Amino acid sequence: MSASQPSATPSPVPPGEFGLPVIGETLSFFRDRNYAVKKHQKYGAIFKTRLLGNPTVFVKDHAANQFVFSHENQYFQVTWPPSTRALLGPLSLALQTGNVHQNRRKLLAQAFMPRALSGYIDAVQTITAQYSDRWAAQGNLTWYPELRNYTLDVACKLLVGLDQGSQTRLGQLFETWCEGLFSIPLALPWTRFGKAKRCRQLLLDEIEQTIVTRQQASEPGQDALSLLIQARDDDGQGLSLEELKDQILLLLFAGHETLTSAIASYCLLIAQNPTVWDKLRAEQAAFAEAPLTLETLKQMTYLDQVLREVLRLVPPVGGGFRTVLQTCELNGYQIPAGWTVLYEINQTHLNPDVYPAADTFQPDRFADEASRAKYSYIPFGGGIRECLGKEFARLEMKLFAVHLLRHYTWELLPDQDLSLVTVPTPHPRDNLKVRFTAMSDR
Ligand code: HEM
Repeated sequence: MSASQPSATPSPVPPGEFGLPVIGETLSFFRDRNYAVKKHQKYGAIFKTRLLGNPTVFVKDHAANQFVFSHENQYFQVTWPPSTRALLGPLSLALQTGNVHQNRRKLLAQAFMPRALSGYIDAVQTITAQYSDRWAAQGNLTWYPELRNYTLDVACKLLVGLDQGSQTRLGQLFETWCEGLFSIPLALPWTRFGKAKRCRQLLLDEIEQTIVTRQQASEPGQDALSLLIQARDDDGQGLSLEELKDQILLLLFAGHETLTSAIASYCLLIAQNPTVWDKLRAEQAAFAEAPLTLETLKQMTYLDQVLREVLRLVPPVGGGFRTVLQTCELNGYQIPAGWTVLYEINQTHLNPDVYPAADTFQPDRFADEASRAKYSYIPFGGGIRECLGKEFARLEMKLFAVHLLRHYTWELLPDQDLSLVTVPTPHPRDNLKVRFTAMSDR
């Protein structure tokens, strides 16, 4: 696919159907998990439809991804559904654009530098050990809701220093707030959006309390919040209280659903692929009781391949929406200003030319460095809006995986539906029922 500015003679717009007036094909898009596959089969690598009232072009190939990622703010600008925009708040990095976005991204990145990441390792290990002990004591369990609590506890501890966040008022408010993120933006007391909007205010009050207490404390603390309170840009400016609140809320959200989906997919896929599991255990044996540092984790190359393959086969984020700022051209088709583009992560990852037998789990495909084609492997997006927390996410996934590989095993319980629900993030329909055992007990 080639991508460029529009030519003198206008090209046609991409093939496809707009569907019903206003809502277009929104319902099929959300309900049919094979919607995009069927459309691509019919129209090829690029097609148009109408989603949430907007003409929308779907793209799924590396050249189109590259074009979208390299022209943020020129041809494209990030966009989110109205409910998400309202609940994230105007000062959230995910909604900021242009120079403000770049400046804020630099500030927030301080919480994800290697030194900061090293400082998070002990806390993740402690929480992982507490949860896995409990799971082993339970034996049979429905794992997905437990994994949600686990990732929320990790996020609360690492981001704002809060213990057992999932069991606190902040945790409860946060769950109701999350339920409204992708909803109809009608703010009535009984609608999902209305409840979430009320929770947003209460959550911001809770976060403000934590920030103010921290600002008055003699010790700055060991979490992301302490780094963000101290962070200054090139002009010596820090983040205001209002902005800190929105940014902390964004970080809590950005890491929670995505990481839960990723580790649940890992747990499912290795249980279904015992050979992979054996190889992972053999690699761990080579590291025996080596202390976990960024350096030792980096040396676990097979684990790295497995996690890459998990994120390829079941990417937690299916794609990203962009508003078209200026008419441009993709693969000989005109993309008019005002339309929306969706770069599709999941479909990009299923390209059989790049990934033979693309729908099978084969970590060895990542053994070769050259196989990691930049714009064909995009679980974290790309360009100037690439996931800010990707190293944090990789670290948490690795620490979780290593602890469980060394001490535990699990098997899938019979009679459950393992097909994936895809909204808001992929997870098994019956929430992943397993028998979980400590290895010394076997
Ligand atoms: C496996 C886990 C994760 C996946 C798959 C993931 C995926 C993504 C993707 C695809 C984007 C780009 C969206 C777009 O192009 O519109 C993104 C953005 C972002 N992610 Fe993640 N993410 C993960 C974990 C995290 C974590 C742990 C954090 C922070 C604690 C985080 C923070 C962010 C932020 C702040 C952005 C917005 C960046 C910007 O607009 O400049 N993510 N993520």
